[in-house]
Amino acid sequence: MKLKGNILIVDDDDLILLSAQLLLEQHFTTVKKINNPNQITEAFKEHSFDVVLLDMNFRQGETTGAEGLKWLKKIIEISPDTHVILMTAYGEVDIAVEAMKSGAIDFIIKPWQNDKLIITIKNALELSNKEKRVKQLESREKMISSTIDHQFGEMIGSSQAMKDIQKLITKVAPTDADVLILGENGTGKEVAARAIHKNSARANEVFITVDLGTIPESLFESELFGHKKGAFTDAREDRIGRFEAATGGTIFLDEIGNLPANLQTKLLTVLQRRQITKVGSNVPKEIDVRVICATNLNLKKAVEEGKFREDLYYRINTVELHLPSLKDRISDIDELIHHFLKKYERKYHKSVFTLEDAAIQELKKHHWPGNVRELQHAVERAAILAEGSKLTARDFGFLQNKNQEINEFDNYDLENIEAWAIQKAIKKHNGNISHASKELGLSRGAMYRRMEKYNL
Ligand SMILES: Nc1ncnc2c1ncn2[C@@H]1O[C@H](COP(=O)(O)OP(=O)(O)OP(=O)(O)O)[C@@H](O)[C@H]1O
Repeated sequence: MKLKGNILIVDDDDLILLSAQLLLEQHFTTVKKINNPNQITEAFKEHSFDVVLLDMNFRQGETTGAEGLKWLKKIIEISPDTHVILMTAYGEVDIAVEAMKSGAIDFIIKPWQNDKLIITIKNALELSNKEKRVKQLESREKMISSTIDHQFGEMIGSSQAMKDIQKLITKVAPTDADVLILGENGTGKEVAARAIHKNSARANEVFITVDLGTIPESLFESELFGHKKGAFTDAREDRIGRFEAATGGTIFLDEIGNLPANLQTKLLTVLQRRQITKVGSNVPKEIDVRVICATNLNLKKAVEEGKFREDLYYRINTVELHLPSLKDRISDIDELIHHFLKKYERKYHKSVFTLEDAAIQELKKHHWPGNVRELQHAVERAAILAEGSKLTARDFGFLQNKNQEINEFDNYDLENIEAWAIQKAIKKHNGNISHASKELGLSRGAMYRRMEKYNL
């Protein structure tokens, strides 16, 4: 089967051109030829070429290769992704070496051996395909990162507490220092971590999030540090871990407070040495990653109680950032509501919303155990369900029934019972969603989806 690739042959000898074309057409899908290098620009206007086979001398008796070098540079200028293979006569190897320094990928000596010529072009094509794939993956990665970033968006809030946070972020972002972000669920710890990354020298590299609370203990090492093929039953191929995937960028370790003791030790070793070792390997690998950790637990207290390693705590908290609960910065509520309303007007193609003053007052009185996330969901729900464009307290239905517990069941509908259990668990754990979801046997994502579903 022919290999997919566009090849251009440039030589002033028509006989050489013809024999090369006849040979290459048996192996590659598109083969064009020109007998005058002055037609190169024109040829590239009509086609894009993956590989060019270029003669070094175009005038009778000429052996310096100067013309070939000139056209090599021209091709690289017109199409930097094209790979150029030079054809040179025996004894002109010095010229070929010079050409490779100028960007040619390989050279072939005339008269060529057919097999050698085919293999040289195949190698160039393979390299070209790999480079294209890498570029495609890089741009896909950029698109995915910017889509995720867009979901998190900018940090809203001009209360004094948020101004202080913004100031600290601006100061710490460019330093590469490890940062520990503390705050209740939904206070914007990931938003803050992304803001630090965006304002750092690593901004154009990846930002990888790892929710440590959701990785099963048995998979922890393989997820974070990768594994070699055959390291355990399911390891069918080599795999890189999240730390390696984050190379050059930032890794965000969420829920660090929930890490079991033996895994705390493993993580500490990695952070101290800045090296990872894949499961099934004994060769350590350097990692260049900025580490930002977050937790909703009181980590200092966890250290005092012997639940969290003191040395790990001091390793991750070069700078500590405390995000305030929403109830402690109620003055930001207006701004946040309007920010989210704008977002959901666009998302759900609604007309511009206004909000009744009384509704704002009610929203300001609410306790917001789920912080900004809860507010965001409340606004989204109201935006979806609202009949008109002026929102009232009634559009935020939970304000009316938030304190009514489901104590007795009108019916034994399983959804009814599930909503009741979730409410009870959240209350028992003082609003700590991680703990409540653990008790219920749900992942945090599943827990949030259900809270939204049941309007909790
Ligand atoms: N200051 C803010 N400005 C705008 N949006 C915010 C802000 N804080 C939080 N949000 C929004 O609230 C939601 C929750 O934020 P985020 O995931 O960063 O919180 P978190 O503290 O990391 O939560 P958890 O502890 O549950 O992981 C996100 O959708 C985010 O966009």
